[in-house]
Amino acid sequence: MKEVIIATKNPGKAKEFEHIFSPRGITIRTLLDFPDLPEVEETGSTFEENAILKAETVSRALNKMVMGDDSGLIIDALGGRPGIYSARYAGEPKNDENNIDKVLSELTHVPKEKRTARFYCALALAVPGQETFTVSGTCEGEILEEKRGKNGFGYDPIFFLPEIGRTMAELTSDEKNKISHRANALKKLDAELDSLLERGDNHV
Ligand SMILES: O=c1nc[nH]c2c1ncn2[C@H]1C[C@H](O)[C@@H](COP(=O)(O)OP(=O)(O)OP(=O)(O)O)O1
Ligand SMILES: [Mg+2]
Repeated sequence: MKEVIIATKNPGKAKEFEHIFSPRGITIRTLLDFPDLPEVEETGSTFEENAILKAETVSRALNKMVMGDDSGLIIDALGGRPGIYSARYAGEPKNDENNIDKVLSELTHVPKEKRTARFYCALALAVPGQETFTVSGTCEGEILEEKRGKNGFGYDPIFFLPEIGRTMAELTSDEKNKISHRANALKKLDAELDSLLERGDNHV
């Protein structure tokens, strides 16, 4: 069986990776399957650094190939915030509702044309004995004034896609997984991942 371990505890991300990988016969496991591993501190100053920290820490602990995902929302009118602090924007423990409320209140007086934003996703692939590989992907949109839609996770309900005319939370998972920052990053990792999996490094 081909398997990829993702260094995440976020069930929303896990579902998306599963959705993208399972048609290719790849099973995913996440940190929820390895409850005894130590917590990875996100001490990096970029998405890439944090993705590498997640991937390499877990890869070293398990001696297996591991993928890390560090992602977030970059809002132009907020000088790029919440950025790498997206998950903990309204404080710990992280809470999507509170994070959305904080963003909306900071944007109260910002007009529609200045509410541009993008999702960013850095992925790192750590392979024992090899140099870690990183890629990134983005997805452009605008921040609405209120939530719309129930699908997805995180900031999806306030992230509007002008070309589609719906929020990310109003897309089906099929639709989101074709256009998202995570999907765009993953496309760039495809060749690398395929050759590693073909070589059998991660067959269990
Ligand atoms: O597709 C997305 N749709 C909506 N929101 C999203 C998305 N992708 C990332 N986000 C938000 C959620 C969280 O506020 C932050 C990620 O933070 P990030 O540290 O990478 O993930 P996390 O702490 O939730 O899980 P983990 O570190 O275990 O992978 O950006
Ligand atoms: Mg995190």
